[in-house]
Amino acid sequence: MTDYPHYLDLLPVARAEGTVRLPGSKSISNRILLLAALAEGETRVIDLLASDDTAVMLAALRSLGVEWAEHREGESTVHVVKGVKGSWPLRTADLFMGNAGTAIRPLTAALAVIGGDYKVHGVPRMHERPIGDLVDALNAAGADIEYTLNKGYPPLHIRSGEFKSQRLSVRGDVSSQFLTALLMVAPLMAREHAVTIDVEGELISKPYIEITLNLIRRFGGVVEQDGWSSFTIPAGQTYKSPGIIHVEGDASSASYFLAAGAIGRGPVRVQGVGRESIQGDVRFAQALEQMGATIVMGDNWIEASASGPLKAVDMDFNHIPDAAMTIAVAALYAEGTTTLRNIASWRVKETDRLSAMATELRKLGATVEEGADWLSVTPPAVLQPAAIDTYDDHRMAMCFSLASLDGYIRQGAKVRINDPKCVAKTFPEYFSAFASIAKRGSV
Ligand SMILES: O=C(O)C1=C[C@@H](OP(=O)(O)O)[C@@H](O)[C@H](O)C1
Ligand SMILES: C=C(OP(=O)(O)O)C(=O)O
Repeated sequence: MTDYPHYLDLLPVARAEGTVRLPGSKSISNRILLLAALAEGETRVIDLLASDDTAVMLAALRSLGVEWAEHREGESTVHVVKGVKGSWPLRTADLFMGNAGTAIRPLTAALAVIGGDYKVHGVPRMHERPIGDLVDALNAAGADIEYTLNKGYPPLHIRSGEFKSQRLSVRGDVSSQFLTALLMVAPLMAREHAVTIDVEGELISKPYIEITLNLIRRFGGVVEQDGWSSFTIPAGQTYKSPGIIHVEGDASSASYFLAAGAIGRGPVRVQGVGRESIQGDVRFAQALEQMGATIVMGDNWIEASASGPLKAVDMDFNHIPDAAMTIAVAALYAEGTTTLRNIASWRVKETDRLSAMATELRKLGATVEEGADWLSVTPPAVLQPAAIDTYDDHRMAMCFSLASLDGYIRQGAKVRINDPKCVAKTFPEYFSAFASIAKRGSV
């Protein structure tokens, strides 16, 4: 893994061009790990993401007595996970979940339903990220979960409860991960009778629920869906290993390279996601297209280029909250004001991303307006050199690297990325991948 200094200076880049093989999808990796652990049988997981977010999940599963081992086969990694058929071998554990929402939320549900005596905690920011809607839903159904510091937030103390409810209700308007968590463990609650999960409020980040349902099906689970407001899990199911399962490349990680191709002429191709992807973030390519980029897609790759400056857009980004951050930086290269709407969830992620994004874009000279759930970005005539703070948020580090690119109507700035090591959350090798497409010579 890369050792990063305290800051990285990126010099202006004349053109972005090349091909990048993407690391595995974080969302798919952590879901597969939990499903494989809960399943009956052994699962071979190909190309799992190797990063902080998956490391905490793997470590937690080992602490719960789940056996897994890793080896390489050619270019790929293989993790062999021995399923425990819905019951942890070890019923006492102290689990550090870092800042991985995709790990702590589903695992909390699995611990609560299986029962035992568990402490669950993370980095300080994790203790400011809400989990109350999930805990409320589980406790109302018979779980025994206590907050050990602040109500509504980790750390948690989880003991054995008694699940009787056949109907649960969870809020969907703060994070879709709460519904994902309940869906994944629902078969463990639905041993004797069917279980229905009702969603209160408008469900956000819906494509992530599609990833959840898709992977549940791969492990033999059945979920009956009534729109986005109600999900029923029939009685008597157990997850069964599909034998072998492949992790797609990460579509959110793809966004930086696709944006680079759209800003810096391209073509830039990402390998690992394409038309066949189950990740909603592939729809980032459509947003770039609306900004004027040229996108070509194959089953397992996407390529972006541009033959002129980007155009500003005014769009709802609720369906792709992570990749939307990349649009906010691409907006620096557009003609006019770009507005990102319906992104309130940014406030409760790795940092308050609305506020962090506004602060850092202003350093580059942009005029930024910030509302409760929206952001508008008007680029300056000339990008100013800036030292970008990253707030321990991998996406801040990754998307601001794009401000070093020369575009059609605006030159890249000299950009210092402070604390670049935060990319380890989902993409430890990000800056070398970025360097591989950054062409410094004249165009
Ligand atoms: O379920 C998932 O894999 C994710 C859901 C999204 O979170 P929210 O549902 O909180 O928006 C997303 O931001 C996160 O990076 C991954
Ligand atoms: C919000 C994110 O992560 P998490 O899975 O921790 O919610 C993210 O990766 O942008």
